Amino acid sequence: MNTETLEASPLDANTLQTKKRLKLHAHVMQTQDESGLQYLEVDNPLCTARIALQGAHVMAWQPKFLVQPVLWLSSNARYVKGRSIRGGVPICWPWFGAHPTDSTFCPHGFARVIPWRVIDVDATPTGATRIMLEMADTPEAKRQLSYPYTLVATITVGRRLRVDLATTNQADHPFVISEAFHTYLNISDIANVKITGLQDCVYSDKMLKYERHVEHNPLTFDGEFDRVFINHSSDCTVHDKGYNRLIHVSKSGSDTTVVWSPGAEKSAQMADMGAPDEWRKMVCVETTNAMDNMVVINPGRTHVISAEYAVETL
Ligand SMILES: O=P(O)(O)OC[C@H]1O[C@@H](O)[C@H](O)[C@@H](O)[C@@H]1O
Repeated sequence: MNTETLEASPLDANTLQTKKRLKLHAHVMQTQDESGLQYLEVDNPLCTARIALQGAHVMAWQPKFLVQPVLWLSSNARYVKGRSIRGGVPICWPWFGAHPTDSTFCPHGFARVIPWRVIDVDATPTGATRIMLEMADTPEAKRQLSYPYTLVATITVGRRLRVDLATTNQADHPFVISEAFHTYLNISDIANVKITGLQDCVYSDKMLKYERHVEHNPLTFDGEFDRVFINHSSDCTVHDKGYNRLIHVSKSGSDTTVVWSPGAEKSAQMADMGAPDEWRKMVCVETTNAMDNMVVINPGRTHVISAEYAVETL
């Protein structure tokens, strides 16, 4: 289904304004909250999911065979225009972390706080729902990045969650980006998990002024943890002995993985991390291109970063 005219049509915009709900597809409803933020609510035979159009942000995804959600979403996340939602899958683009020269620019890039528009919704042969979104060309986006590009996210929700982000260079010169799917995974407790798949990899430790070390063991957590694994293009797995499940994170077009757990002290300083111990129920495994692995995109070329999440119950 092509919904390209949806937002341009005054009739459809008014319908959404009045009714706050608009059916886009057999399995997808578009809704709007009091502050005007819009969401896609997906309910298909395989899963339920919720996507905020601001940021093309997957807030929730839960396969129907699972009891516990796969993505963590803070209980006091802010749903405000121009602010990122704490939890789910924020998209960091076109830079990861702070902007290198201008501190007034959005940390982790502006893609997560700009509205996106629906360009297509359809069902896959396996019964999943595939949604294509394009980032809007707003004055704020232009202020922070003046050259021409297109940015399209394809989100597929079913038994698995897949997110693809395609950057096309429409300029007449190459440009460089960094990017991430800053995914918050829902875990039973930070003390119950280990992450495999990063052994023997070099990491830059943000907790140690970006010192570089080699990771020798599966990751476990006993305090704030903030590491950027360089030249890491393979998959990793979160083993959660509390929920008796594995979360497999596989990827392509990504050469960096970031793992982040804020710990008690940092969480307490953040206004949107929920109740005091809520941070213990999340770990971020971020499919990234950053630091040594920033991406150069030549004129007319498209670069795609993809991540897929699958849960195996034990
Ligand atoms: O608060 P933000 O901008 O969403 O960032 C959260 C965290 O994101 C992680 O990717 C970074 O490694 C951390 O250093 C940072 O604190």
